[in-house]
Amino acid sequence: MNIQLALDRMSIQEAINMGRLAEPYIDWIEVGTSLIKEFGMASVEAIKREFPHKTIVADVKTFDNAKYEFELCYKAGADVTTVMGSAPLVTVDLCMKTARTWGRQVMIDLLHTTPEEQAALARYREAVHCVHVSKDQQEGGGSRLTGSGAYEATTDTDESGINRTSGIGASDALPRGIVSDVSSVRGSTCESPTGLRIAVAGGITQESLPWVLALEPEVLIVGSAITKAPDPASAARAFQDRIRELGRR
Ligand SMILES: O=C([C@H](O)CO)[C@H](O)[C@H](O)COP(=O)(O)O
Repeated sequence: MNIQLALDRMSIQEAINMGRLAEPYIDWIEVGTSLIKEFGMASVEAIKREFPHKTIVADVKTFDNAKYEFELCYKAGADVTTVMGSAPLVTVDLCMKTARTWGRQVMIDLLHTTPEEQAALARYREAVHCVHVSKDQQEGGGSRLTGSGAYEATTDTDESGINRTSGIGASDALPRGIVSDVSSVRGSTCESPTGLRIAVAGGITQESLPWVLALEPEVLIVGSAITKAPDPASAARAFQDRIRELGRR
């Protein structure tokens, strides 16, 4: 399992410094959407230059203009680039095609997708499928991680009456929403995964690790729990230690 450090809402230099602190304990480094929006491809180039041996994820969250945006990221040195799963399938197709041409990878962000959309996306077997609770949902009283390590339930219903769980809801032991999303993404139950590559993101903390890891993600994406910690290096090391303790690394 890979730990992906998400770098958001900081300068490029701060991102490099943060990457240095966490470097021994993490595997993938995400150039966050906020960095790409604020500094453009210079942020991806700088992170790749500083961390040539890490897998660099450009979280560009493409929704249209797939070939152009993916090529920008790959040219800048990204190993993995993200597309929104709610984008038209023609866009996701073009992302996959561009990734194959460049010998790179795609991560599909399943934020605000329906189970039907997730099932349709399961055809993209080489991609990493990312179950994601957004920053706004974490902060805005939608689905969010509670102190007890359970996600509080809310299901957004859009104007057409479609339920969009965004991956997270409440349950007694494991969060039902994330389990059902991972299940529908895999086209099966969590107990019999069909081999899709899964990533999990959004407000993950030490407290939520046991049940998040039970979902057997290939990539565990952690941002604020490391970058906002008083001692980011210790926080990153604690994630690595706990994952080892739980036998996932
Ligand atoms: O994708 C992300 C988010 O949309 C950016 O604002 C983050 O990488 C993801 O949420 C992980 O960061 P934390 O939620 O801070 O752990």
